[in-house]
Amino acid sequence: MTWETLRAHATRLRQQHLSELFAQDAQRFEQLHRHVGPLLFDFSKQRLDGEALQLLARLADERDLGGWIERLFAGEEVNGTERRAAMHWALRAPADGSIPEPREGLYAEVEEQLQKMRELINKLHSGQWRGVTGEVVTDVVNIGVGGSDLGPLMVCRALEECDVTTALNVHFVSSMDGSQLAYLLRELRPHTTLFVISSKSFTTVDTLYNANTARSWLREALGREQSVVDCHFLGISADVQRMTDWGIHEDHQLRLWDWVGGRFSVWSAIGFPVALSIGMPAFRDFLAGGHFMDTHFRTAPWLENVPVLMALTGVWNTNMLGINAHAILPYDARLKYLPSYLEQLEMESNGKSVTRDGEPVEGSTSPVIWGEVGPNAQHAFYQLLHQGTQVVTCDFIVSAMRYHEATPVTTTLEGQHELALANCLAQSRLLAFGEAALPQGEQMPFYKRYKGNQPSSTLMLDELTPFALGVLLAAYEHKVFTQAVMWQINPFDQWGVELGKKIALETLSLIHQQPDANDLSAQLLADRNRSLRDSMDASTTGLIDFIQQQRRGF
Ligand SMILES: O=P(O)(O)OC[C@H]1O[C@H](O)[C@H](O)[C@@H](O)[C@@H]1O
Repeated sequence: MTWETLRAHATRLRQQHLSELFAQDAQRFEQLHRHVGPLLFDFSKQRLDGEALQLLARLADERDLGGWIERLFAGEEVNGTERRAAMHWALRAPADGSIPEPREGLYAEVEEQLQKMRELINKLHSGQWRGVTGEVVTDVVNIGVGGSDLGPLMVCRALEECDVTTALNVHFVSSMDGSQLAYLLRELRPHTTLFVISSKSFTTVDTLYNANTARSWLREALGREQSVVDCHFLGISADVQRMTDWGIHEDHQLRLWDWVGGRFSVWSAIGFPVALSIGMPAFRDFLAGGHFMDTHFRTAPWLENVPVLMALTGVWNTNMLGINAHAILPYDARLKYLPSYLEQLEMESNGKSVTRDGEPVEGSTSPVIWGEVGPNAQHAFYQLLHQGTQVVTCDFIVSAMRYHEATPVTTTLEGQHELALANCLAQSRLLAFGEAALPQGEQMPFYKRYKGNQPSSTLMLDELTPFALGVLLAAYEHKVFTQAVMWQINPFDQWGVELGKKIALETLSLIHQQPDANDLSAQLLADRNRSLRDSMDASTTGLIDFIQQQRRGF
């Protein structure tokens, strides 16, 4: 019912340009921005009005958002298909009872891992962690993919200015084709390198292949003794047994739990590279920022609640205005990896077409999300945003202050920050108002015309600190959860990525074409591959044939 009323309201509102909405209401910014902690959320450049917001809030009630938030924070099985809770919030909850423990001992388990992290990090910072030949570890390589890479990589880069390590370099390797690793191994010395194998499941082939290559590289240089693996590997996983089976020493294992989703795991031991780079106290500030947003999300009324408003404006854009593309545009190169992080968070969570009950969803769910550092994107795809045929919504992300540290070039750097701020504001303004942003009466030839009316939100932090980043990321997490409630889908599973992995393994046996270690005889292998081939389409077999021809001639 409210859904239909919203659609009818959207049809009326669609006739109005953003410049008209602003002209009608001098208080529009006052009414359509919220400021919580270090985050200002300006959604006045969204194509909605007070009535739309009221209706969206009513829809949130109809979809039982309040009940779902309670279930989330009570540790209930909100992830139905995997029969799991989703308690990433517990990783950042203080043990002071501000959020009651869903079960006794939960916070103590979390704290135990934080303490173990602290000890391992102290050993690395103080130079006590030695390689097998007694040399001090100087390089730490995080091997992981998806949530075990994107979160730590993004936060490490975002908070690089808080880096407390002087004698340690932190690297990231994710791609299964081995190119990142091959490049790094040319630069690194085995004697002084520690690999962190980061995989919630410890079954992800991308990570295990990279880990095996790293182990072979170490063994070739340092010998085959178990002590080589003991000294040069640290494991992070929810599957302790698999870490042990792979050979990771018990003292060098950190754990998380099945109730932490991969894309929500940067707050757990998966955040080890972050804590290593910025130090444990700053990592705790990051957690505190996440908790600050949890409290806000649990307690603020819908129309004062930043993640809920982020979600509702998204639902409005997607379902009522029919906009299916959303750009993430940080005006701060420290947030270079935020777009890829949010691509996983949003699209892997809410890229679903079936409700929790197995029914087709009512309309569209997650839009296509992509992004880039805003100022660089201006020189790449803003042409499409300004003059193309697609309607695209944007999140502009920027911090008001930067460059406090006095350095010889502080003044010029401050000037660069002002330039970035000016561009951020100018672009969202031009996208919203088009030519109406120009001085009255200026006439443009057709190729210089800007139609505007592209909706955007601006998320402005006071400055990019560990705490503020925690606030921002938790806001996006809860936005995703709220949207899932509105769309009646489960945001915490990702079955859509499973089948491809299985088919890839079958395809590998056709490309590899050699008896494996479990020793299938040549005849059995040929028979199996023939029947596999017969089950495949002509394109795939044609491409495999081409690969084989090329390799034979090599
Ligand atoms: O941490 P892992 O178990 O290795 O998983 C790494 C990634 O792989 C999977 O394919 C999932 O789609 C991701 O959600 C996950 O973050």
